[in-house]
Amino acid sequence: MDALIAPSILAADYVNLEREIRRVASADWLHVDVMDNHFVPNLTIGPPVVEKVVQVSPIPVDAHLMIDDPERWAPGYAEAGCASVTFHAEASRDPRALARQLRDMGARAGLAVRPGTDIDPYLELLGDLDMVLLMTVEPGFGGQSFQDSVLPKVRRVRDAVSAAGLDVWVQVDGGVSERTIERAADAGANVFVAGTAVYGAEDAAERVTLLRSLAQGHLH
Ligand SMILES: O=C(CO)[C@H](O)[C@H](O)COP(=O)(O)O
Ligand SMILES: [Fe+2]
Repeated sequence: MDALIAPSILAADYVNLEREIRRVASADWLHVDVMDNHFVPNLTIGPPVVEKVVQVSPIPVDAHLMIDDPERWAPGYAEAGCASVTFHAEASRDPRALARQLRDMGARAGLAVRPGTDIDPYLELLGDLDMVLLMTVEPGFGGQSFQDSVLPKVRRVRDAVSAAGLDVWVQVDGGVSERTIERAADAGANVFVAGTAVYGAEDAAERVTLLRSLAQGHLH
């Protein structure tokens, strides 16, 4: 298994998005945060802009939907060409059906939970998922501190994935940096979202390489 680095464009300069996307071309996935000002108290971009992002991105797009009513909106992101679409368990009426629908459309299906949400009720869905996203900050804003209290939950998901013999990725998002990534990998994460840590670096490509090698040494 390889450590996968997904820079979040939440920390990029949105006025120069194409240039900012090219800065992270050596990463594995481009993480795009979609916020609706309802599920979280912040607003970013929606389907028309995400579709353009997909067109210019040299790497696959990983959409993180922090929105209400994902049943209504998430399929549009698969249609827009996102290779991975992650929606929040707290907002979904029927996560299994939505995950299946996204997969049928050719996207990878991800299920996300806030730091305070128990993951146990969702472990039975693992067979219908490609990724579980464990938020390591309260969703809504970049630049927050990594919450170590989420690490036992990361371990729990990794153990459940291994026990079931599945290939479900475990993603962490929020406050991931060269100071925290090894702890996340130790706990069982293999996909690492990093906004501030990558876009705040003078040489974003060098930071991606550093994060990847730090995580790789601690992968399960
Ligand atoms: O989903 C998110 C916030 O809700 C972002 O992906 C996340 O916060 C990345 O930013 P940073 O690495 O700066 O914490
Ligand atoms: Fe995110």
